[in-house]
Amino acid sequence: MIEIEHVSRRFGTTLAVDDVSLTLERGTITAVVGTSGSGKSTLLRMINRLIEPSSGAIRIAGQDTASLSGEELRRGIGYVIQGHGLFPHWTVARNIATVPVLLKWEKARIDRRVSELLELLQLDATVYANKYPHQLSGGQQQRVGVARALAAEPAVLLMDEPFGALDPIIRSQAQADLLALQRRLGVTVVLVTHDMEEALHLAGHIAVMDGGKLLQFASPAELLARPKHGFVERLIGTSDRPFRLLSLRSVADAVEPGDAEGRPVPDTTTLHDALADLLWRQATSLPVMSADGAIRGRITMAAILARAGAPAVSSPPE
Ligand SMILES: Nc1ncnc2c1ncn2[C@@H]1O[C@H](COP(=O)(O)OP(=O)(O)OP(=O)(O)O)[C@@H](O)[C@H]1O
Repeated sequence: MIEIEHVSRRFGTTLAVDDVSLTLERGTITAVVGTSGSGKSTLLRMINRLIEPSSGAIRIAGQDTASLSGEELRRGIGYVIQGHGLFPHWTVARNIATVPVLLKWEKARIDRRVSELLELLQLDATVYANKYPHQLSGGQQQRVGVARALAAEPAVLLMDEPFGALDPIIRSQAQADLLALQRRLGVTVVLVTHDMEEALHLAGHIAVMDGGKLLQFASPAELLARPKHGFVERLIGTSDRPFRLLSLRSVADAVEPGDAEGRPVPDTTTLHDALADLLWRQATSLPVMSADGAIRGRITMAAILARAGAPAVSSPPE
């Protein structure tokens, strides 16, 4: 768990982060979103003390980060930035080994860890271990950046616009990889992005910042349903709201008994993609299949549309 308590950071007369408090649960992905200059990166860098808070406290697993040296703290926290920050004159293997070398791990242990990480990030060690960063594509460099950040098995991974430089197809693959990796390792991820779509897709919780202040901290569904502030509403984009809401839920949530004609839709498909499929096929219902290929009912246009509207305001308790 990361507890951020009344944290502020001033640069001269600029209050880059203004009295922010929030608690990030262990093993979750939190996205920090906001426009340029809203204080996202400053907040992120205060977690690993690349920037020192002017006031307030940050605790990780109950320990005040100010009680460690910055260097010690950063060895336990992975950090990935846009452009990946790889050392250009070091091979992929040497780049990934950066923190284990600093921690003075034995060579055999380092070699093992590098191979493990290359495999985890789907980079063939025999091909990539001895290449230099400039010999890799942007997407491959990004994966090496993530491997390097994870090398010493950190409990926390900080990511600052990690997918910003990638083209849309590689970007969505990198996002899917991050989700899979996070589930597998259980690491606590804090991700800075200016892309609300990315935040809604990846994060369990979203912190919206503007002018250094935290405007709202909520789950994607909550943020879409009940934006607390006009700025949050604008950031979400009201015209896209029904589609974004549908992107958060899968066909499994709306499947109903009954038959339908046509090629079945996997129950893991998002309702957004199922709607597109129905529209494209000009159908009002389609069969739904589970992972084992069994037909488990159908998805109807009506069931999808019923889930695309503003949630009813809950009635006061009786
Ligand atoms: N080292 C610094 N010295 C002076 N001012 C700074 C420094 N770092 C950040 N700032 C200022 O603090 C404010 C917040 O900056 P920050 O980089 O945290 O914003 P951001 O939301 O991450 O922006 P972006 O999306 O453009 O990266 C800005 O007004 C910025 O100019």
